Amino acid sequence: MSDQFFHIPSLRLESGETLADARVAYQTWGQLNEDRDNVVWVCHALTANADVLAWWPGLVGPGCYYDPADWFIICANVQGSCYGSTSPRDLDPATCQPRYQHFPLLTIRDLVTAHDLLRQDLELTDIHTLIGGSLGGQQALEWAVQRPDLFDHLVVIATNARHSAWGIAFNEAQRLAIEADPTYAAGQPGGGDEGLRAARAMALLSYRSYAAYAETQTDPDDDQLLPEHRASRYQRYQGDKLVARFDAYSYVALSRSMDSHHVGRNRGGVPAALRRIGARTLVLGITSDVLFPLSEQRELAAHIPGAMYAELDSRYGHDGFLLETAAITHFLERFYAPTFVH
Ligand SMILES: CC(=O)SCCNC(=O)CCNC(=O)[C@H](O)C(C)(C)COP(=O)(O)OP(=O)(O)OC[C@H]1O[C@@H](n2cnc3c(N)ncnc32)[C@H](O)[C@@H]1OP(=O)(O)O
Ligand SMILES: N[C@@H](CCO)C(=O)O
Repeated sequence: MSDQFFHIPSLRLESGETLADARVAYQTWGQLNEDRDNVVWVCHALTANADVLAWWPGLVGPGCYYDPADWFIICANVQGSCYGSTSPRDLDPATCQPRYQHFPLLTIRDLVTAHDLLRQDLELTDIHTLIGGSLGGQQALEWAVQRPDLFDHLVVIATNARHSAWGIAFNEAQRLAIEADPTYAAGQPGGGDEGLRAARAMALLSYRSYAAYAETQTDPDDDQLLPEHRASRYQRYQGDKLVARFDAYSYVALSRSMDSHHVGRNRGGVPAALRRIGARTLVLGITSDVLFPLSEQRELAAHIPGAMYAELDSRYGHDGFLLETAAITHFLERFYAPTFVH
């Protein structure tokens, strides 16, 4: 499946700036039914793209819970990403130069604004389910707060109502690594790769857990002094793997978007904002998630009217939302069951 594109001549940002010639890359699967009420809108996380069948196998796709045979599934790439939507590599129409490290701050609200304009263009007025994890969950929550009547169901996994000091600090440490790369600071095409490599290695520490590292990356127990450790190789490999497919300028832009996330801003605080949500909601937390801990999931469930709360017991840490598709399916079956009382 290849991307389709929606163009926005001028995207007004929360900061008051505008982003000219904005572009949203998106993909769809399945058919709209006669009542146009079988829409599942998936919001992706930090480094994914519009191809949800590729990055959420086991949950979305033929034979999965969200099967295109039954649902009209849509996933759109966020502004700032390097996977087709407006990115820091695009030419700024005002200067005819790429913006690179000078890409404007796009808040989670701005990412949602762009996707809501796409939704309006596609004339989707009733979304059966809005679902996302991590940064995707942040967008989903923000959208559900903005448009209380649009979504019948909301599923948010391993996310929060406002990005935490802890999460912002992780992101800042990663940005420091990228900004220290002279090719990033110089605004070179493809700049920041060395910094991005280190940033991904840092981020992995927040996506996994002590137990997961102990289980998969402990060196063999022998008497030799090792010149290199298995866990070190893993960190380097993961850094290289991201550099091969992602862009440091986009990484910085999106981590700043994540830091901006606060559903309560100018809305009387987080509890008041969450109380606006009209969708029937499932909040799923992951027991080993150190980046978006269970306390944040409980806060969501406490304030979203009638929310169902469940904990997914996983050893994968935060990335469990991408990997634990069988358990997520189990909770979705309970959530959608007619016996669930709102
Ligand atoms: C164009 C695109 O691809 S975009 C879409 C893809 N990405 C996304 O959507 C983003 C979301 N996805 C992700 O973040 C990740 O893919 C996840 C979390 C789902 C899974 O992460 P993974 O890296 O596959 O899992 P894990 O941590 O178990 O690492 C496995 C990899 O590390 C390698 N590895 C494991 N231990 C070591 C080690 N000690 N030394 C070197 N390599 C190691 C494995 O061989 C494997 O390599 P492979 O990915 O080339 O097969
Ligand atoms: N593994 C995820 C982490 C952020 O949720 C990603 O790379 O998008």
